[in-house]
Amino acid sequence: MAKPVNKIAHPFDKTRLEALLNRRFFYAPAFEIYGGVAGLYDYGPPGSSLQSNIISEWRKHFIVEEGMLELDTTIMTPAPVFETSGHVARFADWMVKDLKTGEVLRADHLVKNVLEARLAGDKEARGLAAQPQKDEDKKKKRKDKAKPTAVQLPDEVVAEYENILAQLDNFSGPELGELCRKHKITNPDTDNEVSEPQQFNLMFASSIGPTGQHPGFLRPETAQGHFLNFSRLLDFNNGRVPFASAQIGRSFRNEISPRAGLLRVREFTMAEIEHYVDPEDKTHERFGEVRDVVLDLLDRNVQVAGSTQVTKMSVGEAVDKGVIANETLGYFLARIYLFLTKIGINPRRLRFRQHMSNEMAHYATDCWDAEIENSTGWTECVGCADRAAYDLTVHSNKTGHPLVVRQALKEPIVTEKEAPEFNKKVLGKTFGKDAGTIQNIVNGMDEAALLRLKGELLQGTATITSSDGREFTLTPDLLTIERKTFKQSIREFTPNVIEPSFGLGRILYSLLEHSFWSREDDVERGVLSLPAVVAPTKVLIVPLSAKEEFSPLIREVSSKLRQAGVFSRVDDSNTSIGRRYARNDELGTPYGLTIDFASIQNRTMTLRERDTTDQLIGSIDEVITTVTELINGSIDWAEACRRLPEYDGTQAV
Ligand SMILES: Nc1ncnc2c1ncn2[C@@H]1O[C@H](COP(=O)(O)OP(=O)(O)OP(=O)(O)O)[C@@H](O)[C@H]1O
Repeated sequence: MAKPVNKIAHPFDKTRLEALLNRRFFYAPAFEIYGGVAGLYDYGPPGSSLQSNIISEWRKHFIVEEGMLELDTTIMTPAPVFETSGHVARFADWMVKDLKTGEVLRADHLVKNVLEARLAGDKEARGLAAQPQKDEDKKKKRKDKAKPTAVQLPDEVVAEYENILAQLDNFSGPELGELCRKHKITNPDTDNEVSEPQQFNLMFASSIGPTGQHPGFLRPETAQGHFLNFSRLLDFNNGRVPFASAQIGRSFRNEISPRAGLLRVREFTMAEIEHYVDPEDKTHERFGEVRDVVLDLLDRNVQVAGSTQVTKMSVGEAVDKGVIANETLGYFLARIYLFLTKIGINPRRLRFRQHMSNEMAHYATDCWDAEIENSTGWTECVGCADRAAYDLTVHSNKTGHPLVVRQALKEPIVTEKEAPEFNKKVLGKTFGKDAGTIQNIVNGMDEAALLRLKGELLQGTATITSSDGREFTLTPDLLTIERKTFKQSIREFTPNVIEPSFGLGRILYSLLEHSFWSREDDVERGVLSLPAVVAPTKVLIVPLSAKEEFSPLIREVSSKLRQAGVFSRVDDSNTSIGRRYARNDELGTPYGLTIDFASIQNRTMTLRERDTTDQLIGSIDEVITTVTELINGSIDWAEACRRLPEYDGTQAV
């Protein structure tokens, strides 16, 4: 049997994790030898494989499982698209400047850091601080962090700070400025006062073509590429909703002060889904499958009351009680939870936080963020919003291209209403180019206004006024209004969009934190307990040495693993087997196969499990079958232990 895994042998140590990620080249600052640029990172071999494996699982979990329509749209986008979508006017954060040094800080982050540091200082003064900081951590001063000083605050100030922090995302720029003044918040690096908050647009501007006359932007999200292709997608889906489009690609945001590693960068990979539904029917046909999934929910009322206490609730109950606006949104929150926990995110460090009213885009009807806890606190990693009909409506209005669904009605709808009939010839002769304006005014009238106009015309003349204040006098030879019967057999509507939007870097980094630990007997060596499904390498083949006589067997085992679709690597470096395994524990490789002299004679090998370091022994083919099933997830380690005897170090390998 597997030994119990003691993953909390040592408390989480961020410095050690960062050293490991750097040493093993998971990722590193881009352009490092030129001094680097804040917020830009390159992924090395294990980081790239980990990201590809997360993407591949995402594709299976969402695109394949739900039959979504995949897209790959351009990054460079002409300016009018983002003018229409509202990004040019509103895709901005509030920044403040240090009044003496000119250093720029994001206003909400400044308030958060300073108030959190004061609360930490208060805890320390009251003797409630969780862990005294290690000296080496203290030395490594993070620029973006205000340092706590042990000063006790009055109880009402603690309550006020907690209340501000619970609803920080709800404050406007001027309100953040007011908070800085009221609470004497200064730049923690210099203690200088800061300016009033100003808006800073996060899009990278560019221009398309040699003349510089066609401004463009690098997209800050992939979503607009979906919306602009809506009518083609609808056509591809035979004109029916609901359906979803999905896209994985790069996005760019000129973040004000990116200082949190992969959590806030200027170029990152997003995976976005746009799910199109009938606004009158937001049920989801597979909702029953996720009804019982229990989530930690932090709804908006709790936050506005100044608390961060989550409630455990099944998605079914949350939708029934109206906590989550509709079934489709609830369905996606549950699917997001299942995806994140499948790839190794700790469910106890995952919560769903509802946006407060000011935080939510004005057009959205409900919005929840999947937040993952890591060493910097709770971090939004997936946003999931019901964006109503906003995007399709604005693009359609701007371009005149209908972005609507036309649905044949089972029963035609018969209505009677007043209908204007124009004598266009006479109208044109009388009013020239204003004839069109007149028709638009009359066609835009509601039933009551038409009835009034009809009454006036019956009296001989009627006067209408255009939006710019001009008056037009109409007579019955120009226009008649009659009651008519209409039969409508097609319903036309703009679908609503539910959008789950994933930032892969934030998920990847949080996963690395959740997976990292050190063994009790070897604190220097870390282990990344990544699930096999995302681990960069699945199996490490470890021959006793690099001697030629092991080569045929290594080739055979590698080839059989390849045929089984299992990605393996050989480590025949000139160091002890123990060291080689320790190195691969740092890379998160879940299984190891040892090949020894006895393997050549007896055709057996051992199978080592990373977390327990337990080893089993079996014939080469048995071990390959077992490890393949372990990687596929069709058996677990306990089942492998039932199948194969434990290797106690004495059997011939
Ligand atoms: N600068 C960034 N670096 C890394 N990932 C990001 C960044 N900005 C956004 N993301 C990711 O994209 C997802 C969707 O983007 P969204 O626009 O909802 O984020 P946001 O609300 O602007 O994030 P934040 O408030 O943290 O800036 C986020 O949940 C996050 O995972």
